[in-house]
Amino acid sequence: MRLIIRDDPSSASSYVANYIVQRINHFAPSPTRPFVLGLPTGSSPVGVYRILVEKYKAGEVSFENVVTFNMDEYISLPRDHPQSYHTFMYTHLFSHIDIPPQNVHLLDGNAPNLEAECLAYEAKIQAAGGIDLFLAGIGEDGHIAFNEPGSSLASRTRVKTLTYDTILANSRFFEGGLDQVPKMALTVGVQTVLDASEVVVIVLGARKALALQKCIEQGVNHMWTLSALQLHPHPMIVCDEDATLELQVKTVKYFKSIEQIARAEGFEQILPTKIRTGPAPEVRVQRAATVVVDGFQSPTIASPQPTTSHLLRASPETEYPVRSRSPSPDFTPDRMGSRIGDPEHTRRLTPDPDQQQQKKQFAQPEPGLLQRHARSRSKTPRPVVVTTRINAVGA
Ligand SMILES: N[C@@H]1[C@@H](O)[C@H](O)[C@@H](COP(=O)(O)O)O[C@@H]1O
Repeated sequence: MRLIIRDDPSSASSYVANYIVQRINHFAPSPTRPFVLGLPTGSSPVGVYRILVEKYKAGEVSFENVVTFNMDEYISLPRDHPQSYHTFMYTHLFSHIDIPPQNVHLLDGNAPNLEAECLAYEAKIQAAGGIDLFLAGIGEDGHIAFNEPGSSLASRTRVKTLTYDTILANSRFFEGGLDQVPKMALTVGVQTVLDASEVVVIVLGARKALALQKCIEQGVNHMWTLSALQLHPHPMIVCDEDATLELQVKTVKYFKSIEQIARAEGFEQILPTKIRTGPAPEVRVQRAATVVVDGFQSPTIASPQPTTSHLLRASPETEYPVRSRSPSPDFTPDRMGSRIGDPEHTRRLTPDPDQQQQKKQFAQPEPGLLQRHARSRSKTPRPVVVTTRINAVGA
């Protein structure tokens, strides 16, 4: 995890906007290979969007080959309501840049079948090749998108009931107060966010400090869904000083120092290799060769053999060395019995070698027994058992 700490909201926003521009430009998107960007709403990303618009206008970046997926949307709020996330995104970003309308994806909180809407959204993300960079904000209770405390960390796009805390926090945007805030929303899941190649979270202000502390200094916990970022290979949180208020001094110093060292070493803004943000490398699945031993086909990754059930079905007699029958004294590998004081044990465990020799001379193997053992061995190869039985014959 990278934690980038900046003095104030505007320098944190500037860092994130520059980062996104660099990612898009480095990716060099084309119509057939667009850059797929996940986007949030809320007050936190407003500064980032403002700078992205400025950079677009200055010719530093184009969104022509960028495809976007927004994180969430209220249910039942008219699409053109001033507080719908549709309105928010067009007001702050989409109306000011060159993104083609068909490249913009937002959940429809008024869809006739909300569940189908969510499933279709996941399918669209898949069809776009997955999200290259998911930008996110967080709620005061540590939610990412609308994944409220207690959300499954394996969740995907779905309907979510909002907590009282979130309704209260978001009521500042609704003139009528609490009653006007929708109580339910559609949201991408925690796993949908984790599936992105890269996740960048902007965290601003003291009211997010506890959530940041839970995410950075404590374990992965579904009550602070942002903490699931610890499971992502490339997460980066960009915050202002106020958001660090609940962090330990040593945590802040640690993250600041590694950023300083990285800068001194010349890789402050190291751009990712193609493996990180380029098209996924072709993964060749090499099938393990099928090995057939004595009629038993070994499992392969492509066609796993139900080994467990095979063993469960098998009778212990045929599948396992039978431990309940102790080996005869003849198989004691060394003369351990001589170390046991009890003469009874000594006699049983370590027969007199001379007696052994005599037995060997007189004992005749039963005709055909060795051949029968060889046959049974070909069905169930259990070298230990087989060896044991053959030796028993010779004893
Ligand atoms: N669903 C959104 C979240 O995606 C966003 O992160 C959060 C933070 O909003 P703000 O940045 O205004 O604190 O608001 C809402 O709850």
